[in-house]
Amino acid sequence: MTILHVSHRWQLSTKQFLLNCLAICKIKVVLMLVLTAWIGIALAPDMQRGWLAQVMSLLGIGLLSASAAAVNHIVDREIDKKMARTRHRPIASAQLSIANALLFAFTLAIIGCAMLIIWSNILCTLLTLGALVGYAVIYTLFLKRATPQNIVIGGLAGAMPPLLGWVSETGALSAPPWLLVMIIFTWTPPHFWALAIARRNDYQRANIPMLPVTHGVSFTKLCIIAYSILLAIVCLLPYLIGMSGWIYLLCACVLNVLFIGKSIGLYWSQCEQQAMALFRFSISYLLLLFIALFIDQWWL
Ligand code: HEM
Ligand SMILES: CC(C)=CCC/C(C)=C/CC/C(C)=C/COP(=O)(O)OP(=O)(O)O
Repeated sequence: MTILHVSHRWQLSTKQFLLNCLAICKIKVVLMLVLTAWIGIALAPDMQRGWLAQVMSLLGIGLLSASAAAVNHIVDREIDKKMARTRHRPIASAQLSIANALLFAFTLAIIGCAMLIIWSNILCTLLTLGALVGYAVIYTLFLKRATPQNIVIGGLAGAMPPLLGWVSETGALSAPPWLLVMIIFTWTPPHFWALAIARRNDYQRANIPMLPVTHGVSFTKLCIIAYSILLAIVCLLPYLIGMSGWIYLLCACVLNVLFIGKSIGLYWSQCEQQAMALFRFSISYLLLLFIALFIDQWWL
């Protein structure tokens, strides 16, 4: 009876430990990063590799992204404790120890690197490691605490996956995937600032210099409009250089009109729900835009 009881408790705590590990991976964000890397692979010329190498490369990029997210949870634990949105996170709420989280992040990084070295190439491995350091160290440890431009500069790390996917396929850097990086890079500020407007009290309490805290909500809303217009222009580039066709162009135009419209709507609205609505829309926007790139490539 006692043995059964002990084994049941052990199973429960193992399950909780695994759930905590999963929670610090930011799994939905990582899935989106992997999707954008996959489009990078799909758009690369002369795909010579088999599907196994492609899947393993995507898994490697996903594991390194999850490792970066885990390090972000470790480094930000004190900030996370102060914010309503994040105070229940496993490390901030002491449900997962720093040592275990570090071991987990390190294991993910080692497996991810090994997979990229075996199934991809050294350039892709180094660039993915660069993105990991860019997000987990440069953004999280330094920029986030230092400047309201934190997410503009730090956004480059999260924008890298399409390039990583392309390089995993071709082994070389070239211009076209940089356009996809530019799209995500330009998308990141309105994506994040919409949320930061709704959560500005959190950031104020945690003393993090996010734009709505340092420059006010109205100015942030103007910046969101400016970036959404810039984003619409950047989105035209894949069509203009012949990388994608009219299906993509049509979808990009519709999505960008909606994005700009909602950004302008947010400027005139006093309601915080509107900011969260734009944040949620930004995620659907990126998902649909990249699906459009894929459909355009393969169905025409
Ligand atoms: C420095 C750049 C970025 C910042 C500061 C940022 C910030 C955030 C924040 C604070 C959240 C809310 C998470 C939560 O509710 O706990 C979020 C959610 C999300 N972000 Fe970003 N983000 C960035 C880049 C990206 C990139 C590059 C992607 C994908 C390509 C992405 C995809 C998502 C998705 C899918 C969610 C929803 C997650 C969920 O519902 O759990 N983000 N982002
Ligand atoms: C290898 C590779 C491609 C790495 C990229 C890794 C990665 C997970 C990028 C996503 C960016 C992101 C969710 C930032 C939010 O951090 P935050 O600390 O501002 O948000 P939080 O308060 O929700 O933690």
